[in-house]
Amino acid sequence: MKTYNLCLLGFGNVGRALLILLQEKTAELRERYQIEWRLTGVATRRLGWLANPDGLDVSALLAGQFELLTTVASGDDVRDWLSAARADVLFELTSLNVDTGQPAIEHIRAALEHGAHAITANKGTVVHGYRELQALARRQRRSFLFEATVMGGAPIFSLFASSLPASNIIRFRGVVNSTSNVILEEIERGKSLEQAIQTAQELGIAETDPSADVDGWDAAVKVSAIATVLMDTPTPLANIEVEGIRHLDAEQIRAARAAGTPYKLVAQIEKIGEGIRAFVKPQRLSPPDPLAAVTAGSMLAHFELDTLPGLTITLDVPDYGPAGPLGPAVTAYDVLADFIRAVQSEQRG
Ligand SMILES: NC(=O)C1=CN([C@@H]2O[C@H](COP(=O)(O)OP(=O)(O)OC[C@H]3O[C@@H](n4cnc5c(N)ncnc54)[C@H](OP(=O)(O)O)[C@@H]3O)[C@@H](O)[C@H]2O)C=CC1
Ligand SMILES: N[C@@H](CC=O)C(=O)O
Repeated sequence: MKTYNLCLLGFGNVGRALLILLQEKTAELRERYQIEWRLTGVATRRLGWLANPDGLDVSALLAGQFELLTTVASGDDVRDWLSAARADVLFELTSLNVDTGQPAIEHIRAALEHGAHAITANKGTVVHGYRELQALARRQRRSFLFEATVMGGAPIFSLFASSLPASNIIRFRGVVNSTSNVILEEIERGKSLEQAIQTAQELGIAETDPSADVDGWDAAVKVSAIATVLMDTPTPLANIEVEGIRHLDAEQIRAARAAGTPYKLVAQIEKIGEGIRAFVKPQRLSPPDPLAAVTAGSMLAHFELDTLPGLTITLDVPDYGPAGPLGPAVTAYDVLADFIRAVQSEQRG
């Protein structure tokens, strides 16, 4: 049985949740998938590049006792670090860079060139690097997987890849940014925008820079990822109409809720000839519309296909589970599922 050397680049909400999930699933990974793992690298700007090919102490890391980690010299860049950690898998979980996708794209390039699988929750890599990274992964016979980038927790890309052959998207409509949903609901309950952002941050779902959520860019990046990967239409952000929720005032938001037509940040893509039209904008929705009923950190994606008139994927994410906020935990599940898929593809040869 192969023991996989895992490296975490980014150790925030999702990185921590992934490590906890890996610990919980250790026996299941071994017994059902013949996967053993050890953590041989962790890196953030604050921690630097930490590596130990014999394995880092996961409990010390989760407890924040970084001084207890026994590390080997790992240079000062991603390539040295991957070598020092003898990485088999890179989990790229750094902050979103809406404009360029960097440095995450370079991290993934380095991992694939090193010979590791690259798995990410970072949407910027798909929007700005999908074709290049996919081609590189193919040449290297490694996997570049990114299920967590859109509706973290739900199967979107893997569902289309595995279960919807010869289907083409004609229209997509969804609520794909959970933070804006939480913010709108918190404002409806009486909070200010700043207080509502803080609630989303406490739930671990806001972007490192929450203006990406508030101003619609996180949803736009997801729209671009869907169009690029699932509709084979690379779509720069400049081609998407983007309007966030910042300009809505609290009274407007509360009045809309009182009237039974709450605001939701709606994302939409329509196929038009060989191209698409896409937007992200707040809309007042009426209850028969399933998007109107999306609550808290939950998300919904509705696809119209040339083969199926309507396919809806709903991800229910209550704020908290027994072990804490659920948002990062469900995203971590998508990352774990990608890890298993990468190994299975390697096992098939
Ligand atoms: N939270 C969620 O629910 C979801 C998040 N995502 C995506 O997952 C990724 C991680 O999110 P989350 O964990 O919430 O974010 P956090 O802000 O909690 O953590 C980000 C981590 O990345 C590190 N980091 C940021 N930039 C760099 C860099 N240039 N080099 C090295 N490390 C870096 C930060 O540490 P330091 O500042 O020390 O460098 C920190 O450890 C993001 O791309 C996000 O869009 C996707 C789906 C859901
Ligand atoms: N900030 C994002 C996190 C997941 O992509 C969101 O709120 O949906």
